[in-house]
Amino acid sequence: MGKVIAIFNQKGGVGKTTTNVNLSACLAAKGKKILVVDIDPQGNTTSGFGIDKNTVPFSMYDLLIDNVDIYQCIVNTSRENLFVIPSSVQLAGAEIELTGMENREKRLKNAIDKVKDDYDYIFIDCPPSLGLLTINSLTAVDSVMIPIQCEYYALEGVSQLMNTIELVRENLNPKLEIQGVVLSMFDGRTNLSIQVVDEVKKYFKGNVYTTIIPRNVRLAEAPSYGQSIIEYDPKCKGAEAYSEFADEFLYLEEDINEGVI
Ligand SMILES: Nc1ncnc2c1ncn2[C@@H]1O[C@H](COP(=O)(O)OP(=O)(O)OP(=O)(O)O)[C@@H](O)[C@H]1O
Repeated sequence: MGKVIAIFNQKGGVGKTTTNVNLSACLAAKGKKILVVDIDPQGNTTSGFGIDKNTVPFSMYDLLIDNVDIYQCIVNTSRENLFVIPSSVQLAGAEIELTGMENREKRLKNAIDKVKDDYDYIFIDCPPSLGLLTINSLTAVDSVMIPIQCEYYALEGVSQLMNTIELVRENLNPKLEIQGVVLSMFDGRTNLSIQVVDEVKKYFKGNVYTTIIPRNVRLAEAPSYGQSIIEYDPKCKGAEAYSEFADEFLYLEEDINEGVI
């Protein structure tokens, strides 16, 4: 059975999209069948895979608001094992439209449940907010992966984030788990980055991945070419880090499946 994971932190610019695009691409290259769901109206994950969100026949908006069948919304990225449900500009209005709809928190879950068994992993790129699009995502998933940027105020908003997860557990998705915390944009030349790693590890105890994603300019460049980092520059430090991260992710998943964790 496939596992559904939200990549979530309501703080903006912490590396959610970068992690989603590159972890998904690395896992697909390692033979896992991946569906990436872009529920962020900014649509950066969609364009990060080179998909033009203005020309796709159906998008996340159509799925959530117009009940278009999920199978019709899935786009083949032309990369082996990698599929995307694209975002679109209309999605920004969906937050308001959802408010008056029946089953408004469960519309994504109801759709995703239909395709869950077709993939090894489904990753949802959440917007940097705590509105209904995020609530739909947290309701649809088995677990939450939290990227945290190694910068000032890294832990700012984290208690609010944990409260949101707890509220969703209590009201909508009792089995929601923390998949793990991934530290991003690490700069080993600064004490600040090193301090943030310590603080985050203390706060989240055993839940932080060992692999740390460095600040690497190639990671910032790749999206403008519509490529993941393993296509754009497979030998750069960013590509090495995401490939290692994918290995660690899979290793821990095996332990979870075998009941070790
Ligand atoms: N490891 C990295 N090294 C260098 N630049 C990075 C790295 N990770 C992300 N970036 C850049 O930082 C910016 C923010 O990253 P990203 O879009 O992944 O964050 P986000 O959390 O998805 O943002 P938003 O909250 O707006 O959706 C982007 O310009 C991205 O290219």
